[in-house]
Amino acid sequence: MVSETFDPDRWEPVEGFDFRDITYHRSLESGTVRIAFDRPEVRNAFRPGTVDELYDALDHAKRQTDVGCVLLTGNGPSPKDGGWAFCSGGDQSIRGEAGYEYEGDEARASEQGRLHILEVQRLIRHIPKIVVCVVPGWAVGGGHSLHVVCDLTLASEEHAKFLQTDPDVGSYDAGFGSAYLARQIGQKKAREVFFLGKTYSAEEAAEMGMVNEAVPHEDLEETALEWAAEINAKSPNAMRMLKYAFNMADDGFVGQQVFAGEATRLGYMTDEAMEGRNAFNEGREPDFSEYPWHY
Ligand SMILES: CC(C)(COP(=O)(O)OP(=O)(O)OC[C@H]1O[C@@H](n2cnc3c(N)ncnc32)[C@H](O)[C@@H]1OP(=O)(O)O)[C@@H](O)C(=O)NCCC(=O)NCCSC(=O)CCC(=O)c1ccccc1C(=O)O
Repeated sequence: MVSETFDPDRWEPVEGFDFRDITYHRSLESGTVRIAFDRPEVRNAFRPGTVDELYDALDHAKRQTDVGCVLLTGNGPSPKDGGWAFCSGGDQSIRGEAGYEYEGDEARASEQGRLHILEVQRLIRHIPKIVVCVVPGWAVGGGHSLHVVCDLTLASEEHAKFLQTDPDVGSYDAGFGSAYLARQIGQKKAREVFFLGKTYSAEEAAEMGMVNEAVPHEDLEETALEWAAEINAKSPNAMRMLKYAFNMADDGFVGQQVFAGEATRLGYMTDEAMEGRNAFNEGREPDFSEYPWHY
């Protein structure tokens, strides 16, 4: 069993990967992939290898031109106690002096301690797909930050719980996890999340504006697939440009660069731009006379 909320008749495994800490599936019905933390016995805490796998799956999803939606979730429940989690952040049991460390049996065990979940955050932010965080249980610490950076969040009414423990363990996500959270729920509330460390239910999180909807646990993945079908029915160009437009105001020159890169792509697709390319390759002056100065 992948997860109690997972319907095996609606998904197939994505070939070519041998993941240990995550699962990666593609929908049989729409351009949707499902990437899930698969360490339910530790509330889906991530270790460096988990982060590598997550990055690889997201990067693969990014390059699928027939995929418009990524569902990011956590498998469960825990075989130990039946508890549910999306993700409880960095695995504290392998945290070393300068980051989270690979364990002895891992291929990259000689590497330095890592904090590269932030690279995954940036990939989620920039991937030209809509990323829906599907929260079946705890979203805590770095797991909370991941839900914040996703485009949409859907949560289990019964089991989802939102909690920031970063300052309890001497960690601080000073980027999307805190500052972007404040954009979503306001400064006072975001400071409350970090400074008081309260636990919020799915309904409270929806009222605060950091969760889009709370639905019954048994309907969680069905609803996620419905959202994904809605997303996939829309114009890919429009959705990509809108995601980058939403990002741009907060992302400074990087946001401008990402949006402008896509504008350049659209420009490249015009006959006008082809004329510039063709003229160079043919060793002649370009003739743009038939292209209007649009207003
Ligand atoms: C998640 C809890 C609130 C769940 O509580 P509860 O339901 O009572 O279950 P427990 O009995 O506590 O846990 C069950 C089982 O899981 C183990 N476990 C849970 N979380 C972790 C974890 N994060 N690491 C390791 N193990 C974990 C727990 O020990 C139990 O094991 P048993 O063997 O069965 O006893 C609660 O568990 C909890 O509070 N967990 C810790 C949450 C936490 O503090 N996470 C780390 C926050 S810091 C972080 O995530 C850093 C991320 C990062 O890399 C980063 C780096 C640089 C900048 C920013 C960031 C960033 O924050 O993103």
